[in-house]
Amino acid sequence: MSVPADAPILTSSAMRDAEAACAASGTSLSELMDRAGAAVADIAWRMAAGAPVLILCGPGNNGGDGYVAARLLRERGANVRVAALAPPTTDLAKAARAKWAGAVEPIDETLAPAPVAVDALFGVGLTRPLAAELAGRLRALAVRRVIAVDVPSGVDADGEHDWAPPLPAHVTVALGALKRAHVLLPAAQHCGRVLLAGIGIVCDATIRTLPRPPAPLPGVTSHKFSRGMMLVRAGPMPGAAALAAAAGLRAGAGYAVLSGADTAPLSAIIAEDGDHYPARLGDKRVGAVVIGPGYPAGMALDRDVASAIDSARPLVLDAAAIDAALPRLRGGGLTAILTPHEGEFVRAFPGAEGGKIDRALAAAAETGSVVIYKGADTVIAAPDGRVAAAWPGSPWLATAGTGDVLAGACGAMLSRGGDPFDAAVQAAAWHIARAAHIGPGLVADDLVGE
Ligand SMILES: NC(=O)C1=CN([C@@H]2O[C@H](COP(=O)(O)OP(=O)(O)OC[C@H]3O[C@@H](n4cnc5c(N)ncnc54)[C@H](O)[C@@H]3O)[C@@H](O)[C@H]2O)[C@@H](O)CC1
Ligand SMILES: [K+]
Repeated sequence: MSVPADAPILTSSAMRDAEAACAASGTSLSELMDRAGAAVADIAWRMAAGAPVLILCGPGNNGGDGYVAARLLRERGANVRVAALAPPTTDLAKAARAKWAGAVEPIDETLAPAPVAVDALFGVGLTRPLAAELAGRLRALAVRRVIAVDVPSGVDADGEHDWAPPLPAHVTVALGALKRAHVLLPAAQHCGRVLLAGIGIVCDATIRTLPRPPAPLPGVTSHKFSRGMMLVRAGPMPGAAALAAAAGLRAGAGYAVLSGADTAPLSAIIAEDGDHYPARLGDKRVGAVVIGPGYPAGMALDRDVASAIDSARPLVLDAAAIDAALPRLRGGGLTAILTPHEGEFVRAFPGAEGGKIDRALAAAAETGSVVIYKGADTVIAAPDGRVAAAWPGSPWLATAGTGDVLAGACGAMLSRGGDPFDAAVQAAAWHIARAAHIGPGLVADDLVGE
């Protein structure tokens, strides 16, 4: 499973607007359909490598893309069949159907499978789940490889409804832009490898996939403080905070202080007694304070969070520290990255509604903070509406302590100054790249190893 880096993600309605804008600026919708069909045909040609291809067409423009692909594949000499659910209903799809000179089989119990199927049944126009009979028939089709046109048919492209597709895709060809279903669970796991066919649609989307991880070389004039000084406040479980401090150094911070712990996993970390905490908060060189890892709710946490907020340093707030800071965050004026996992998010933002992207945006707007809503389909949202979707992340991160490492990486990126959203995005990208590099057997400590 994969998605292209830094790719635009649009809702179905924004996609239609982009399509209309493209048409208004001189590229006809029929030209867009030709480009979409050509992109699909190209991928099907390569995946089939000579094997027969079955194209399943629906009644709308998704089906239209399928007819175009069928025609182009046949022109290239491919062994291609078309089966349709119903006659085309849109003018574009009718025109595409009319140019397909071959037979059109019904999608019924007599339909013979093929090694490669192109799923052009429904795209962003799906308004309800597939009928049970159709879903059953598609599930029973013994195809080896499925290429989904735009989205696997049956999923809600906007990711608001959990409708499972009967034909999970090995490859999905996203048209014009990615859709939310490509990056949000449960739909994303059915999309396989997502490829973007731009087809000439210009969209300056504020919601995008994660960019490639940063590879920042320190400048030749860098010194330890210019690379970022971070302060990690330890609670009753100092191991978690120590992990965050070590992650901060590995992620590029020049200086890490671990306050409230007497030992640290790296000699380079300054571990010091908790009494120094107020003085450290007053040190203007501290570019970020990380608090929350290994620090359960209680009066001590409330006090330490309040001191961090009073210091006006940029903050990384994890776990119970998010709840402790919420009333002050809602007041506005703070620079913070919040890193809740699902349980913490629901506890802190019980009123957030919609899909995961909408909920993350609501939380960011409510707190004026950057929110990293963690999970296998991590979503990073800024109060100004920017979003980075981190699907598919790395499954090796599903282990204890990796959240502490992410908080530390956020501290490192934030401590250098600059935009907190960019810092959060860079930290997430670093975290995933590091996990992918380590792979099987990963424990959180490995992320901060050499
Ligand atoms: N966005 C773009 O720029 C482009 C989009 N194109 C294609 O157009 C697609 C969207 O086309 P449409 O808007 O025509 O929509 P779709 O082709 O996705 O489906 C619409 C049709 O399905 C019916 N329908 C919806 N839910 C159903 C259900 N559960 N069971 C049975 N029928 C159902 C509708 O009544 C309608 O007839 C995109 O996904 C893409 O494949 C391309 O042709 C070209 C460019
Ligand atoms: K489809």
